[in-house]
Amino acid sequence: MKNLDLKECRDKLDVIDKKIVRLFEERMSVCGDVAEYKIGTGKAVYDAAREAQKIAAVQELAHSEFNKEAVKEIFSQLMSVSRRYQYSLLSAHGMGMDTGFTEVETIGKKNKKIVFQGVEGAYSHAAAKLYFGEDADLYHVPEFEDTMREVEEGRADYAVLPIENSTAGFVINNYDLLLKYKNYIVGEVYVPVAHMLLGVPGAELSDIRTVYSHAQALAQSSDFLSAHKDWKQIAVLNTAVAAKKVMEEKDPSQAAVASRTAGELYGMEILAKEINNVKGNTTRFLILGKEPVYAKTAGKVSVAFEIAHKSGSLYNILGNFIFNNVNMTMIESRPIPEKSFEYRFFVDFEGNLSDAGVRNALTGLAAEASVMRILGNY
Ligand SMILES: O=C(O)C(=O)C[C@]1(C(=O)O)C=C[C@@H](O)C=C1
Repeated sequence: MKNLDLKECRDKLDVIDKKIVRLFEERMSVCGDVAEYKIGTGKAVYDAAREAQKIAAVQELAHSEFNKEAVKEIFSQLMSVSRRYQYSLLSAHGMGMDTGFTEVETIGKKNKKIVFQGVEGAYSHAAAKLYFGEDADLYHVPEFEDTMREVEEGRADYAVLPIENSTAGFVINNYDLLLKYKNYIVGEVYVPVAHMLLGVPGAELSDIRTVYSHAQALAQSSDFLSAHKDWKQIAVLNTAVAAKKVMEEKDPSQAAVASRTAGELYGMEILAKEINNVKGNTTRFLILGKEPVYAKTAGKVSVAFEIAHKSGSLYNILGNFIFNNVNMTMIESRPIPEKSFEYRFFVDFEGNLSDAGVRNALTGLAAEASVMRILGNY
C-alpha cells in the first residue's frame, strides 16, 4: 500500500480545483459571447443537438465507464448553468420570455358573476362566499367541468374549483380541467371542512343504514364510518347533493356526510358532529378567470409541463428553479392520456411574474419542456 498522506492529497485537489474554477469561468465568459451572438441573431439559447454532440464528444475523452457516466452528468449540468446565464443576459436585453400575462393593480371582486359546482350549501358555495363576499352574485352547475365551460364561454366571470384537501390530497380530475380549458388561476381560498352526519328530522343514529356523500368526504370520515361496518356508503357528486337527496327521500335510514351549512339549509338533524378523521381539515379552492392577469402582490405561480420520458429530464428541468433561487412548494404528476405511462407535471412555486428570477426560470422551462403552460400567478 502506498503511504498516502491525506493532507498531501487535499493539497493536490486544491490545486486541481483552482484550475477547474478558472476554466469554468473561462467557459462561462465564452458562453456570454454566445449569448451576445444569440441576442443579435435571435437564435434560441437551447440547442439540443449541440448538447448531445458535446456530451458524446467529452465522453469519448474519458477512459473508464465510470468516468464516462460522470463526465456526462457534469457536462449536462455545466450546459444547464450556461443556459441559465444566457437567459439572464437575454432578459437584461428585454428579450426574456413573453409570459402572455398582464399585471393589474388588484383582481376585481365587485359586480362579478361567480359559478360553483354542486348545490347551495356545498363547500364550493362556502368558498365562493368567503372569497367574493356574502352578497356576491353566485350560481351553480352540476359538474366541476361545467364551471370551467361557463367561464371559458363568458357566462361567468369566475369559477370556484376545489383542488386540494389537507387530508385526502389532490382533487385529481380537476387538475386535468386546468389544462383542458383556457382559464387562468387568479386566486385561491382555504375553507375549513368540518363534516357532520346529517339525517332527516327525528332520525336517530341507530336508524342509519345508508350514507351518501362525495367520495372525498367519505374518505375524510373513514374512522367514524368504519365503526359502522353495516352502513352502505354511496358516493354522489357533492356533499350538498347528498344532503338534498336524503331530505327529498324522507327516509330515516339514510344519512348524508355534509357541512353544517348544508344541514341548516335543508333543515336536517345533526346525528354526529365533526366526524372527519383529522380536525382542522381544510380544502383549498382555486378561483379561475378568463383573462391572463396577475396582481402586483401575487406570490404564487402555477405551471404545467411535459418533458421527455427519459432518465434525468425531471432533474434537469427542475434545475431552472434551483439556479434562479425559486422556491418550489408543490409538485404533482398526472398521466398524459394520449401517451401511455408518460406524465405531465404540475408545479407551484413562490414568486411574481415580474420577478427576474421567475422570468428566467420560466424562459428555461418553456425552452426545455415539450409543452409548458403558465396556469396563473395569484
Ligand atoms: O453552443 C451553444 O449554442 C451554446 O449556447 C453553448 C451551450 C454550452 O454551454 O455548451 C449552451 C447551451 C446550448 O444548449 C448548447 C451549448
